[in-house]
Amino acid sequence: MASYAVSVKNVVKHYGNHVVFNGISMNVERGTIYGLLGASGCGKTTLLSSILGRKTIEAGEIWLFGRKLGKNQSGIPCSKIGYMPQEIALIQEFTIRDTIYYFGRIYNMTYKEIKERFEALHALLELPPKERFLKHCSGGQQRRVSFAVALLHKPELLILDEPTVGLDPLLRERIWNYLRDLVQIDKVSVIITTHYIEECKDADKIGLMRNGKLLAEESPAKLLTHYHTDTLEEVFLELSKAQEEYNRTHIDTDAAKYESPPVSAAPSFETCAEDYGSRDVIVPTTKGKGKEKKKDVGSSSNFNIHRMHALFNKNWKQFYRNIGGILFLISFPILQLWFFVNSVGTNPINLNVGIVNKENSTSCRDSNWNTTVLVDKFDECHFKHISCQWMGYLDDPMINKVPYDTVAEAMQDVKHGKLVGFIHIPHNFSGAYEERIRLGQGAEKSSYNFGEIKVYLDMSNRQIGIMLQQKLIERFVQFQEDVLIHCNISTKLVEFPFKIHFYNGHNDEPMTVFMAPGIVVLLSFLLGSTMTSQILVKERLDGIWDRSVIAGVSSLEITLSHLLFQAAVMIIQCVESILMLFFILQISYAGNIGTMYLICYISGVCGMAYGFCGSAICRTHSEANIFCTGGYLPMTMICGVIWPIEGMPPVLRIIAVILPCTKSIQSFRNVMKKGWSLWNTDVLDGIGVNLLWIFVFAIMSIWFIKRNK
Ligand SMILES: Nc1ncnc2c1ncn2[C@@H]1O[C@H](COP(=O)(O)OP(=O)(O)OP(=O)(O)O)[C@@H](O)[C@H]1O
Repeated sequence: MASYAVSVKNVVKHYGNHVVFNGISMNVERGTIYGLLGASGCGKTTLLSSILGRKTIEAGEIWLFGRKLGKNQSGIPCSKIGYMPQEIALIQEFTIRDTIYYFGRIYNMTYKEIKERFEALHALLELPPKERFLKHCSGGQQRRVSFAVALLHKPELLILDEPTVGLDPLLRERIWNYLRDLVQIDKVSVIITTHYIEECKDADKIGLMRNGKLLAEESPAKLLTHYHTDTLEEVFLELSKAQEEYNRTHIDTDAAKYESPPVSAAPSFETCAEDYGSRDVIVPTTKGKGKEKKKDVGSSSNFNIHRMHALFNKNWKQFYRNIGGILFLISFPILQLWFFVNSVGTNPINLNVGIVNKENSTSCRDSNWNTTVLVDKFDECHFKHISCQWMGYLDDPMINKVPYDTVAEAMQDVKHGKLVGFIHIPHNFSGAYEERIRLGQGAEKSSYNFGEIKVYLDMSNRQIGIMLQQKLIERFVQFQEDVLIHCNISTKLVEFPFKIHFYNGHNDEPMTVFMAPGIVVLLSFLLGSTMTSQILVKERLDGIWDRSVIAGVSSLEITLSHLLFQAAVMIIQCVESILMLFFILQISYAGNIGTMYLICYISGVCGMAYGFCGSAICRTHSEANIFCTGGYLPMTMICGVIWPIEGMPPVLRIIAVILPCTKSIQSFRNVMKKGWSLWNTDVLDGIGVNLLWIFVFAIMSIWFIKRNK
């Protein structure tokens, strides 16, 4: 085992029900080039990822430099391994120089070492100018940068997943020459996968892989001699035919296609025969078995200041070079709150209200109190065209009066949506109304009917209907009081004998004040969750996460660097929200601004934890989007933002209270409206629920990360 750089023994790997390999073995001698060949989808990348510890295996053993990989495959050799993945897996916002220095710092190289190495690799790989951004490089140029990253720290083992795809043939040849020099002079071991089979004829050994099996593992020269052919392509063809033949004649089950021909059916040279033999043995799962006595190969400490510095530097550069992203993050809370305050809670204007005034169909232009309310010498009040006076009370921004001759016409236009309602004043309103006021209970029954203004409201838009109703009542109460004043009658006569006193606010406060705490808390939660999930999913999809981990960064460091960075951005966003709400939009508040800020911030952090959990569960951006909006939208419904939770069915109320934002919204409202302090238990429980959820999301994230590996 010690003579091998890499030794894979009877490894079994499944993706769900899909078996990728069922007992594969492979040996890479130190100081040699090993070409791993096979058609697309045969499992090359999965095998390399397993060797790198990025995929868990169901059974078997993987040894690197004579040491067994940790039982959970997490001990990743970093300083000894240079890895070039198939995808570019580099940060597009970086320049070529940034890229090299980022990985150099992760490899713990000094700036001088990085500089010297960079110069050499720049010349060897004909890299574009150092200050060119990766996103401005062609695909081939990016691959060369990726190759340079793998070579940067002079690793002992190079794992290259299709490094020569899309490269100029001359450059390809130069790379192969360089690899041979590395092997001969520096005794580096190389595993290289490629689709160009003939490219591997200069490798020391090749492994021909098909359907998750190694059909042969031998030097190209021996294979060519054995099969009496000039090309490796033909060797592969022969071996593939043999495998097909074996599968057809011997085994007829689904799992069978992963079985190999027995030794006799296989090529006769020794290494291959030995391998086939070993592959027939199904090794029990390694999961949970035995303790590793030796330290896992290359396992590095979970926390290192150089790496954290490199990661923060990376996050900062990615942040400030993404101008669109910065504008969004800075402007989103401001715009959102501005939209909210200016669109919610303000009264509608210019609502078309029909007026059918049967009492005075002519103009009311010259009417005033003196012409409409007449007090005789007995101090008795008489009304003449009093409806003209009432019309004046309808001069309000909410109401646009539209005159109509008949009730039928007005009704027709309500039905057609041209009016939100109409007011019908009977023809002898003044007389009947006068009698009602003067005689009270002694008035004729007909006076009650005719002395009544009838209002018809379209309630298809309930909110508008209710607001118009309130407005009309409010205006009529005012009108009636003024009528009594002009009649020298005490207004107490029409006052409601029921007085309400308001605390912690007014009855005429706009809806905005009720909704503001919910909007601020939910906004923080949403921003936290979407930022975190999107950034982490992007990092994983771009392969940057895996590549950084293989280079030696721990997952904890990556996660921490992102969460701390976003927590810092969240500080700014919460400051913006609070400033915007209370100082620019002038929403009144009674409590401590710092306490409200704290509630808002912790909700944001809870959102980040939710987003982190989403990034652990979701594989794509769209899944992460669904996860975030799927959590956010129901919360806007049932967290008491739009409607008090006291109005919900008991079961829903219990669910609402358990959710992350409900209690924090209530806490924020209690501080804002009642002026309660942080130490009030009804304020603290909002923060407590959030902290609990942060813990729950963290546990869930760890579980999903382990499960998805
Ligand atoms: N995360 C995954 N979940 C489920 N199946 C997967 C996953 N990754 C790979 N596979 C499947 O495993 C098989 C081997 O994939 P792998 O990427 O290792 O092939 P490959 O030989 O490297 O192909 P290529 O040369 O095209 O890169 C394929 O059938 C692929 O669809």
